[in-house]
Amino acid sequence: MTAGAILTASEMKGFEQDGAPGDEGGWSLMCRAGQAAADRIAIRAAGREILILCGPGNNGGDGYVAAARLRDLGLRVRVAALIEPESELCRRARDLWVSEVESPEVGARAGIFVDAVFGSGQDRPLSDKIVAAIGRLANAAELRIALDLVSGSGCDDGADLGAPYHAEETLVFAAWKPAHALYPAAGFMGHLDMIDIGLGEPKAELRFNSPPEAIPSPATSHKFDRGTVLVAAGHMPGAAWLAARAAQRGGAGYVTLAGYTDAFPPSSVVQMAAGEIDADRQDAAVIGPGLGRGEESRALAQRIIDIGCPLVLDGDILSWMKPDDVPPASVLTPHEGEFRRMFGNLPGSKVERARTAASRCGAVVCLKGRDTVIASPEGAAVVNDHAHPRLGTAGSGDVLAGLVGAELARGRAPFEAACAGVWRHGDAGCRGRDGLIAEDLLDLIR
Ligand SMILES: NC(=O)C1=CN([C@@H]2O[C@H](COP(=O)(O)OP(=O)(O)OC[C@H]3O[C@@H](n4cnc5c(N)ncnc54)[C@H](O)[C@@H]3O)[C@@H](O)[C@H]2O)[C@@H](O)CC1
Ligand SMILES: Nc1ncnc2c1ncn2[C@@H]1O[C@H](COP(=O)(O)OP(=O)(O)O)[C@@H](O)[C@H]1O
Repeated sequence: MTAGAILTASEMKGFEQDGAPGDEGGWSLMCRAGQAAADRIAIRAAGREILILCGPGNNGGDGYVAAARLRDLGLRVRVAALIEPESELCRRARDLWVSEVESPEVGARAGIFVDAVFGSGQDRPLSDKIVAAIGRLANAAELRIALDLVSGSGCDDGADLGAPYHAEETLVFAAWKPAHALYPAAGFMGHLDMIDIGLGEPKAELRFNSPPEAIPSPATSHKFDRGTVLVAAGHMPGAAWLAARAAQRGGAGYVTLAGYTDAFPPSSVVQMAAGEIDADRQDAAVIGPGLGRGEESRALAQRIIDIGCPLVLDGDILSWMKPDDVPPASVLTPHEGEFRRMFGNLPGSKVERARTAASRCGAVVCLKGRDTVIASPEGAAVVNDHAHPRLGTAGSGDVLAGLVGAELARGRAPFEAACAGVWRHGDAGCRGRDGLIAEDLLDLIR
């Protein structure tokens, strides 16, 4: 679980300049970063030789500083350079090392491989020659540690720029970068370890999702105070049923399934025909899971939209609703396919695409996946990494829709409701076991 602000490469540069003005272009920051990294690497060395592969920029500079420190600590360390230093700081750090710098093509393997080739400055795919050189040394080591980012990761969009290996650990300097959160790159990094280099807490419009604060229940509260959720029931009853149950487990005091309810057993979920809906009593509604796309389904959806309460829009409704028609207090929960159908092939990273979509429809967009991104129309965005691949199972998204519905009904604003629902859904998945099915999630929600 990670927490805190996520900075793009250019935001990171501004953060460094603001946090350490007049610092000889960042030299003392580089010394702190390289030395702190060396101290972490030393703990893991266990007598093994360390090979640090350096690049031409400041990431390479961190590598030379770390190498000098490790040598001073008495560890066995070698340095290889993939490209000669190009940045001023990297040259200065190279001078600190003074000893031999090997060629990566001929350098022998070592037990620990440290990747100081490219960090947040990577802006283009790695050449085949670079991939081969990094891959040969990295994949021959017992332990792979990356400084800031695994080389071959698109810093701002998490793209795969040819990453030649997967690290066991990545030592991250001062702030998370989008590549630590967005896949595929986030999958290359191994365990993420933040290194504080004295810049303080960064501010950013993009953050990792965090556990929601509990909503208090006053001692005298009754079922209607605890939030009422209406779930549209179409012709695929299982999906609407899961959403309704998840809304109950999410804490809503009164949940109604309305529409085609013939298939449901008698239970604590109230069931009624579309014509019986009590419009005054609904704090939030979920429209989409198992709804269908026919005329009757659309009429049911419209009837619920006309109530005017906050909405979760999921599944089928996303295949016909136009972005301009989305009611403002809504949370949309598309997977990638539904997202593309509604918003087309938008350019940019997953965060940028979710932000563009949120701004276009004027509502919160929760673009699902291993790295679910929640974006508000105002530009705030959160990436959720508190999840597990076992959540990729039929009906899991219906459970999420019901949970977000409960959060809306209990009074959270749409962006906060989406963040809380995604967190609780991911948390349930993390506590599940292999073979988990969507029904299991209901008992794991807390
Ligand atoms: N004050 C500072 O200077 C600090 C810098 N830090 C380090 O500095 C890094 C960022 O440094 P830079 O902005 O110099 O960027 P990098 O060192 O990540 O890389 C930039 C260099 O690599 C080249 N390059 C990028 N992609 C390439 C590719 N595919 N093939 C060949 N060459 C490529 C660029 O032309 C440039 O010379 C951070 O990731 C972090 O490791 C940290 O030490 C924190 C403090
Ligand atoms: N690999 C994964 N890791 C974590 N969460 C995942 C993964 N794959 C899917 N999920 C989550 O599972 C849910 C699946 O939703 P969706 O595709 O709408 O399923 P369904 O329509 O079957 O209910 C989403 O919340 C998504 O973020």
